Amino acid sequence: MNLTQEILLKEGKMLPVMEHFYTIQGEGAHTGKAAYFIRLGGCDVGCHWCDVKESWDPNLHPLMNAEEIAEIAASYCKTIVLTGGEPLMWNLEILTKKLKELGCTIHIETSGAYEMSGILDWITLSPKKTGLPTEEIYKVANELKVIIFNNHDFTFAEEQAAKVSDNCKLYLQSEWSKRNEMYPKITDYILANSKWQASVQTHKYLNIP
Ligand SMILES: C[S@@+](CC[C@H](N)C(=O)[O-])C[C@H]1O[C@@H](n2cnc3c(N)ncnc32)[C@H](O)[C@@H]1O
Ligand SMILES: Nc1nc2[nH]cc(C(=O)O)c2c(=O)[nH]1
Ligand code: SF4
Ligand SMILES: [Mg+2]
Repeated sequence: MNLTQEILLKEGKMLPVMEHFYTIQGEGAHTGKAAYFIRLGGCDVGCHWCDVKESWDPNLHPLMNAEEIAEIAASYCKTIVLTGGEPLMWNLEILTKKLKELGCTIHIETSGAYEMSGILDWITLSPKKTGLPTEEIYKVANELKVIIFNNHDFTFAEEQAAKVSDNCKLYLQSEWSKRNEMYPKITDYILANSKWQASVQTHKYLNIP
């Protein structure tokens, strides 16, 4: 990456876009809702079970003009999901300002490991032990979505739930490859601890992006 590109990235004028697509939100509180997804490249949180490892290296993804990607997204749908990779690695000011001008509601899927930027209407915080969220994002997260890969993740989920606001929705989602083992445990856990809800990666059953 050359110096000019680094400056444009820092200003948020350009962003590394891995892919962008119109689909149905598969996870969490907005499951089932049509949404336009913008997947930004770059993540160094390092979840060994990550289902988009191709996103990790930002240099593999073309830089796009933030206002142009906003215009494309808003032409499909007014519900936008920013994801990645780790979208908060980037300056989201220009992208989200343009999306708001175009009448969009902006959702973000994030580990919360980086400082927040931009205008965000719905924050899905999916905390990771390998890169804990910043203190600021716990206060404003709308949903906490903890991935259950092993039994200790239930303990981690409670520790994380203690840090979010009272009106933050609480979800347990099995790591995909462990779903046959973990959803029975998640079910038992929710029946005993009804502040939690189950989240399932429904798009993987529907065979949609
Ligand atoms: C690919 S991540 C991108 C956004 C951000 N880096 C994050 O982790 O929240 C999108 C969502 O997928 C979840 N996820 C990733 N790999 C998964 C897997 N193998 N099984 C279940 N959920 C997974 C993440 O926890 C996150 O909630
Ligand atoms: N349909 C669909 N819903 C999703 N919800 C969160 C996703 C993500 O990768 O951030 C995702 C995704 O990749 N596809
Ligand atoms: S934080 Fe998100 S994108 Fe990064 S490795 Fe973990 S699941 Fe994948
Ligand atoms: Mg996904």
